[in-house]
Amino acid sequence: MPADDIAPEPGVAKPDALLVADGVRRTFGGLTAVDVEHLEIQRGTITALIGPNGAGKSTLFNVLSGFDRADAGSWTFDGAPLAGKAAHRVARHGMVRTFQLTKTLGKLSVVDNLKLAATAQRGERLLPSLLPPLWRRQEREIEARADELLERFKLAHMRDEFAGTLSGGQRKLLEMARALMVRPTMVMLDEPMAGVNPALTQSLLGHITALRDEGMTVCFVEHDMDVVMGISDWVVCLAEGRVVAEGPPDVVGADPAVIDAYLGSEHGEPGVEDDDE
Ligand SMILES: Nc1ncnc2c1ncn2[C@@H]1O[C@H](COP(=O)(O)OP(=O)(O)OP(=O)(O)O)[C@@H](O)[C@H]1O
Repeated sequence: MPADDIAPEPGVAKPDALLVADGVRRTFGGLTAVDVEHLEIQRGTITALIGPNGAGKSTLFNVLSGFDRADAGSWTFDGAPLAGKAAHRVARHGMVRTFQLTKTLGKLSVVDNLKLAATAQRGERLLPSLLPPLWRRQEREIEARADELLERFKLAHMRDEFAGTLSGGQRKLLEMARALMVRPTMVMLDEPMAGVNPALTQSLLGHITALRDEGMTVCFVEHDMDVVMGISDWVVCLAEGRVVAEGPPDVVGADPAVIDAYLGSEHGEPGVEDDDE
């Protein structure tokens, strides 16, 4: 269903919502980081989550993907209630988020990063020791999937290098590939373009739209408004933890509530990045 047929209103219902969240709240001491009354993510679309610094975007991602706990709220993914479930169980349901590559992962080879992502996201620990033959078959499958993704993201030549030696853009590709190891229904990308040069930005954008075109649902946090406007089917704007606007990119870009949110924050207008970003 085209985005034009859905009313651009905070909390609006979607015709085929993959993720439905209700009353999701996360506080840190006296600070309410997230307070989302109702949010639906339409299946098979690219949805951007925008908002000024500190609006609660990462916290909402963390909570929904099981990396942080909510103080209140419920949400379903493909009909399954996921509130309170750990990240690997959320991943098993098909919802996976990316993380920036840590120092530790930088000391593993590129291919081992992918293999580790497959097992970590599945939450497997016991199986290998109990069932070696089954495990070996699984490991072959995991390796085949890793090599397939390395080809897709043009990282095959870096397969056995330390991940720490990758360029900024290649790291972003590896982060995306890690999320795809478990063939998710929805990927949540946290600032997929941060620190990437313009040439690789185009290639990353191509990869993201390709995922959507293959039927995957993509949700991403992004500060660069050109990127948001360029590839999103739908944009959700958070401010002080709440959804203040949602709709097609051109509608949200012109929404006074969105402009207010950015002007009201100490960090200026949409797309104007802080020095530290
Ligand atoms: N672990 C934490 N402990 C205390 N406060 C936190 C914690 N995580 C986030 N916050 C606070 O919650 C609010 C929302 O933060 P969050 O990182 O989710 O915002 P954001 O929209 O992702 O911001 P940015 O665009 O700068 O990444 C901020 O005020 C932040 O300081």
